[in-house]
Amino acid sequence: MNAVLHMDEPALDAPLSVRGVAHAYEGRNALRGVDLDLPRGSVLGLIGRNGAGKSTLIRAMLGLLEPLAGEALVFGEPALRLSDAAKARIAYVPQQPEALAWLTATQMFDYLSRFYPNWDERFVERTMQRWELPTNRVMAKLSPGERQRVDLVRALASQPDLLVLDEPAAALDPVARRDLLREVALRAGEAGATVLFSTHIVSDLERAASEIAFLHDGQLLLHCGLDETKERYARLWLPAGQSAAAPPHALSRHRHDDGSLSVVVERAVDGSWPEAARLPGARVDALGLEDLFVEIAE
Ligand SMILES: Nc1ncnc2c1ncn2[C@@H]1O[C@H](COP(=O)(O)OP(=O)(O)OP(=O)(O)O)[C@@H](O)[C@H]1O
Repeated sequence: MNAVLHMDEPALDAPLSVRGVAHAYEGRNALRGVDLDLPRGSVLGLIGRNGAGKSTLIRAMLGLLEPLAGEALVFGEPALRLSDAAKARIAYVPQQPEALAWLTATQMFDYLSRFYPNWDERFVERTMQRWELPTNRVMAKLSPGERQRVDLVRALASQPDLLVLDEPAAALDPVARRDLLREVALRAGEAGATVLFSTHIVSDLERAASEIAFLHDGQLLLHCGLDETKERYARLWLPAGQSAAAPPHALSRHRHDDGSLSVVVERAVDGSWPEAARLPGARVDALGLEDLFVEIAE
């Protein structure tokens, strides 16, 4: 497997930027040197299987976890020492929100609205009603899905410049999920917010993301525009006698019972496929997003 990205200096004006971020828990690697920039106004879908390292990367990017190696910047500031001004521009929704659980949603909104100059009270009222969320029950007594949606309302109401959602769809039913992703795309489009959301659901990416990043076993294997993936990656089939010619840096390789080999390959800068694609009997097949992820995650 090869890391596709080649980056040098951190992008100082990027809302989020990490270089060489590595982390381990109890000696087990969770992140193995990740480089990633989020350009302003982008909606980045971070996809990966369970345990790929998505939450760890998000927490390191926001300075909520000190990585063993590497550097994370938020709006150009070191993530571990963010100014209050930078913090006020960020909204983060963790996978399982727990903060302020002894308050009702109304009490939490009243409290938080004082800290955010752009707090959108009308959005809160409208969305709490539309999502049929209880406003006067303490949040500890809400279902995980309700609790997560209240937290999403909280995050969106602050009208952040940077919105980070860790598996926002995990506890949502399909209607709420579609609603949320529409809202996220709208925010980025109209307000110019930058969004990062993690998921393991490919259709969520297709609905909302402008860019995708694929994390596998703590490594970023791919980062590109959503529409670009179909053009840029394909499955190369090589018949049994030709499999030795497979490019060494393919994103995945599967040997089949008949001795043939399939690998996921990337176009070169000049648009060409690897040389092996021109061998007799070789075939290049287009890959949908779902197939691409299944191929490289296996
Ligand atoms: N606090 C922790 N202590 C020990 N190991 C941890 C801890 N948090 C995460 N891990 C391990 O680190 C790896 C990456 O976990 P992480 O939660 O970042 O993955 P993820 O991609 O967000 O997974 P999921 O999609 O299941 O939420 C996993 O193997 C996980 O078991």
